[in-house]
Amino acid sequence: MAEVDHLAAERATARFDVEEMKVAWAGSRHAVHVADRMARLVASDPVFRKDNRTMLSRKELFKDTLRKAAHAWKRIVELRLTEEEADLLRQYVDQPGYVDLHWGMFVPAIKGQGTEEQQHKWLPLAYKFQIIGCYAQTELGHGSNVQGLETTATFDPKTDEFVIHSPTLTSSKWWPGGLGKASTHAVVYARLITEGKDYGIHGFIVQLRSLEDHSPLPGVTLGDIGGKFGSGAYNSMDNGVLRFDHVRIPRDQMLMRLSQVTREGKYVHSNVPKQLLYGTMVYVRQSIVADASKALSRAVCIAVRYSAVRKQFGSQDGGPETQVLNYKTQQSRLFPLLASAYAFRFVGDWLNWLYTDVTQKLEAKDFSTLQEAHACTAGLKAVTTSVTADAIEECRKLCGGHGYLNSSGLPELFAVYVPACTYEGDNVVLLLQVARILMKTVSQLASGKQPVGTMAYMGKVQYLMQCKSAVSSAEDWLNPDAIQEAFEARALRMAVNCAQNISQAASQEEGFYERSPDLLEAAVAHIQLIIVTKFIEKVHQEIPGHGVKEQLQALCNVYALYILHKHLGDFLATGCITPRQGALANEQLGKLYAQVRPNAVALVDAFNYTDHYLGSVLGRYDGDVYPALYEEAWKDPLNETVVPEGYHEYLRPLIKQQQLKLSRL
Ligand SMILES: CCCCCCCC/C=C\CCCCCCCCCCC/C=C/C(=O)SCCNC(=O)CCNC(=O)[C@H](O)C(C)(C)COP(=O)(O)OP(=O)(O)OC[C@H]1O[C@@H](n2cnc3c(N)ncnc32)[C@H](O)[C@@H]1OP(=O)(O)O
Ligand SMILES: Cc1cc2nc3c(=O)[nH]c(=O)nc-3n(C[C@H](O)[C@H](O)[C@H](O)COP(=O)(O)OP(=O)(O)OC[C@H]3O[C@@H](n4cnc5c(N)ncnc54)[C@H](O)[C@@H]3O)c2cc1C
Repeated sequence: MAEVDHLAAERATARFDVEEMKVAWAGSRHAVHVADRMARLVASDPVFRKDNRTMLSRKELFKDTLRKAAHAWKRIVELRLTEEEADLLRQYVDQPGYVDLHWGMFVPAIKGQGTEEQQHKWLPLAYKFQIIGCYAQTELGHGSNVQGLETTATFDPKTDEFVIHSPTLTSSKWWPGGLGKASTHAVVYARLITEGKDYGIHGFIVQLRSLEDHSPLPGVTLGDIGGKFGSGAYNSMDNGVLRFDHVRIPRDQMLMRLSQVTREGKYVHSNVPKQLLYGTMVYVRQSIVADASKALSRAVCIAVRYSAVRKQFGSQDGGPETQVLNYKTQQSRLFPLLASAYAFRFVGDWLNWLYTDVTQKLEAKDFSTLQEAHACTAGLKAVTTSVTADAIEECRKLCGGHGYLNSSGLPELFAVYVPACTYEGDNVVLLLQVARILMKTVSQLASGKQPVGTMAYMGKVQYLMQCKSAVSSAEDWLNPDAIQEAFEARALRMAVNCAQNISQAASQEEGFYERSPDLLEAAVAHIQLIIVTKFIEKVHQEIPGHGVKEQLQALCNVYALYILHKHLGDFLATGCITPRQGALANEQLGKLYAQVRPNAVALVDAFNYTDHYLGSVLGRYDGDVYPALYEEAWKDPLNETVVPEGYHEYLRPLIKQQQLKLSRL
């Protein structure tokens, strides 16, 4: 706790129990407690220091990442941390590195696609870090189009081996995190060829480096693909390039849970959907949604606290200036982002539940919810990451000039976060997947097939295509049914419009191609409906703590009405609401901002972030921003000397030359 609390007055105006809001945010009292313990463990350990990160060279930064990962592992083992605790500790270390891919993709790929025997062999090695793994799917020539990958795995029945080969430059693996310098093994995705036939993409466990001296194995060419956007940020990760020259692996290193190659070279496909091969991506997409709320809430926490500290204008007669948080424009830019952080948090929890449920059904050979899992993970990943990336940049602007300093934490947060819009599926490509499923669902309505899960609302097509909103006052927009109906009608009408337009094209495929910009918008509308619905459902639950439910209710309304206001064109064009009702929604939004204002600082305190994790002089808990900014400036390497290096070579001669010229005049 800070000695001087410059934000004490702000905290005193909160109309709810912050400790209970922490529980609502974290999910349970236990979750608050564990997160708190792990955050403090990291913050108090000098090895995990990160305030100098943006000033390190790439090599120093990479070594620092290796050091932190090794130290984290040492602490995990020494303290006998549980999986939950270890995962949190890794998050609070807050530096992308090979361990993310080892735990986040290599291990899940083996779990999801390996047979029991394969899991038995490989997982214990991975769990103890006797091997380090990555996920090598993307190639120089293809990322989005997984079926277009070129690396080959040709079965040789003479030796009972697969020959892994990179036939072209574009088949070089390119991007996998942890591949460049750290990994000893990879799950490599390659075209399986046996008995002269190409059976498409399959996963293989391939050793890349010696376990003795880390040198690449014969036939393997490896390296880092080079510096990336921003200072610090994702440059701690060794995204890599990998080429194979006829590298041989035993047949049993093909991941054989979904399909097998026999000793004789026969290809056998188990009776399961082939899309299960994409299971690791589905798993990571759902975890990315949960991560979006973390990144967004960090940025919002910094911007809210700083906006409460920062004063500008408003005093002609020597009185106090206005806190920038009191400007209505600041509120209308910032509070929707605060509400979005909460919205993403709750939809992330729901998605995690859905993922677990689908996984259990898959274990029981029930594949009926696979499409729902794909649509929800792909769509929510796309919408939450795009919004979060834009929001971090908006928070930087909300912090004025100081937001542009590395010490604000925002430039690095943006740089580290923004590739989330691309990795694990480019957001446009993923939204088009959602649109395809929407079109399929619309086309099945005529045959009477009842849509299920998050598409169930489409079953009310007769009603939703012609309903008119009953809203007649600003307060009417506080009714969740009014919001739900408007969002459902907008999403359905946009999807049906697209389907009608596509049906007029020469072919379904051509229509889909021509109408893809509209399809993207329809997919976004559907996903926004899911987020709004899950927020409304959350608020309907019993939520303990004085004023907590009321605050969440207000944030839920802010989120929904902000989306309505921002996409008013959609709502009007599809005739779901009238211009007058749109104006009433905006009026209500203004009232809600006024309601959020006294609670704003406490609402970001509820995220329970340590100053170490926030990594921002502007977002400090105590609000003592100016001395911290001043002190931080002097730490820059440029300030190590009063007269800069280069003065004698470049500045002095220049100045002297000009002086000479002037003296001659
Ligand atoms: C310090 C100490 C450490 C201590 C340790 C503590 C413990 C830590 C523990 C855990 C850590 C967790 C951390 C997690 C975070 C991870 C970090 C993330 C870092 C980022 C790394 C990035 C990785 C990557 O980017 S990997 C590469 C990703 N690539 C992609 O996403 C490619 C995108 N493309 C595709 O997915 C596909 O190509 C496609 C879907 C676009 C098209 O596929 P295609 O086969 O061509 O299919 P299509 O014809 O369109 O459709 C055919 C039918 O298939 C359906 N379908 C498609 N996809 C799926 C699917 N996934 N699931 C189900 N169904 C699918 C589609 O709808 C069609 O159906 P239809 O019915 O036939 O119409
Ligand atoms: C930081 C980072 C980490 C990564 N880590 C890994 C990793 O660990 N392992 C791994 O295997 N990969 C990894 N990747 C690769 C990542 O998964 C791919 O970059 C991603 O899937 C996008 O594919 P792409 O690069 O081929 O983009 P492209 O598909 O080439 O995209 C280029 C443009 O084309 C558009 N486009 C493409 N297809 C269509 C379409 N059908 N319709 C309309 N528009 C389209 C896209 O919207 C985009 O605007 C990583 C990437 C990054 C940036």
